[in-house]
Amino acid sequence: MEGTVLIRDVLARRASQGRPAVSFEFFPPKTPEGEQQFFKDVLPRLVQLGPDFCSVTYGAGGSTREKTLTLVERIQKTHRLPSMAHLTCVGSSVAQLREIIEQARRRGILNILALRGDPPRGETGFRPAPDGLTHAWQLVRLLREMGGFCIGVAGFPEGHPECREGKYADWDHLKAKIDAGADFVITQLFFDNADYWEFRDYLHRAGVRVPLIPGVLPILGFQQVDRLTRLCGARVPEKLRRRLEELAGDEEGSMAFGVEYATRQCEELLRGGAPGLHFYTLNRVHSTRQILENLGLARKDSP
Ligand SMILES: NC(=O)C1=CN([C@@H]2O[C@H](COP(=O)(O)OP(=O)(O)OC[C@H]3O[C@@H](n4cnc5c(N)ncnc54)[C@H](O)[C@@H]3O)[C@@H](O)[C@H]2O)C=CC1
Ligand SMILES: Nc1nc(=O)c2c([nH]1)NC[C@@H]1CN(c3ccc(C(=O)N[C@@H](CCC(=O)O)C(=O)O)cc3)CN21
Repeated sequence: MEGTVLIRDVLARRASQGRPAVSFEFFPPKTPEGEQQFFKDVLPRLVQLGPDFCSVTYGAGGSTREKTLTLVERIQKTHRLPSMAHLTCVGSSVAQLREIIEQARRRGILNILALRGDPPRGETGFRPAPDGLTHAWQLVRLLREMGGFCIGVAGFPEGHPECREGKYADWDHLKAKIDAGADFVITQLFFDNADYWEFRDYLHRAGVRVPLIPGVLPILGFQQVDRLTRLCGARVPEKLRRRLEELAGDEEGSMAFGVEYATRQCEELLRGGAPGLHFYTLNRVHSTRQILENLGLARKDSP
């Protein structure tokens, strides 16, 4: 659709300028009050930092799916910020996925993060919906077939936790998603950059040339990291875990530590040539803003 900026073009422009692309991830607020706060306090402050694009989750951590497209449409309209809707295979037949995708197109949403999705809460393994899809690469293929979309996919620097054959097999599956037509990759959160370097080098050797954008979590505290890493299967290095345990209960201290940790992680990623930084903001402003200011990546005219 006219007017919609494709994220692959944003990434290409940043790469040609030798500047990292900065992006923010949000989840749809659950209540009307939460939504009001998001549009009044959270989004404008983060947009002021000058991100290159943002994304909105779909059924993540129990959030509702119906809101994803509405939120993306509203962010694109009110802030003219290129935005991406996450879409998963969970609970939808192929016919229903086609309908959601056509609805997205009608609403000017052309950037899609194509995911298989997590099993619903309480269920252990992923089960495809009747007449649904089993793997993210099939959703990538469907989007390509339907045409006109810019497609992102998830990558796992430690390997996907469900991939029994190990991380190299998982990275081969990621290559299959890219071969099916994905334009770029956003990684799962990770705390040890060595995992990202190995992941990147493996894929590069396999011939992958699309941007592999590291996903970064601004750590808020022990409980949050514990809960999130259970959900995502990311490993917490022993030294980091001990430091967070020591700080447990000290909210300000934990947050300050988290900002320092992410700042150093991001600095090293950028020095090593990462094409951008994708922040899992969890709809919070403070830490992400601090980190970007530390990195000198916050837009200059922001207060
Ligand atoms: N709801 C949301 O907004 C978000 C969800 N996520 C979650 O991150 C994960 C993303 O999964 P994806 O990477 O999109 O799914 P995927 O289908 O690429 O991979 C899921 C699992 O299937 C395996 N697999 C993939 N292709 C295979 C093949 N051809 N043969 C055998 N095994 C294969 C993978 O190694 C992996 O273990 C999910 O848990 C997803 O829900 C991540 C970011 C945001
Ligand atoms: N396996 C997996 N699934 C995901 O959904 C996912 C990842 N990994 N990795 C990166 C991000 C992290 N995501 C998340 C993680 C947690 C919430 C979450 O806890 N949402 C709460 C609200 C929390 C709050 O109010 O502070 C919710 O109940 O929706 C949302 C998105 C989405 N992404």
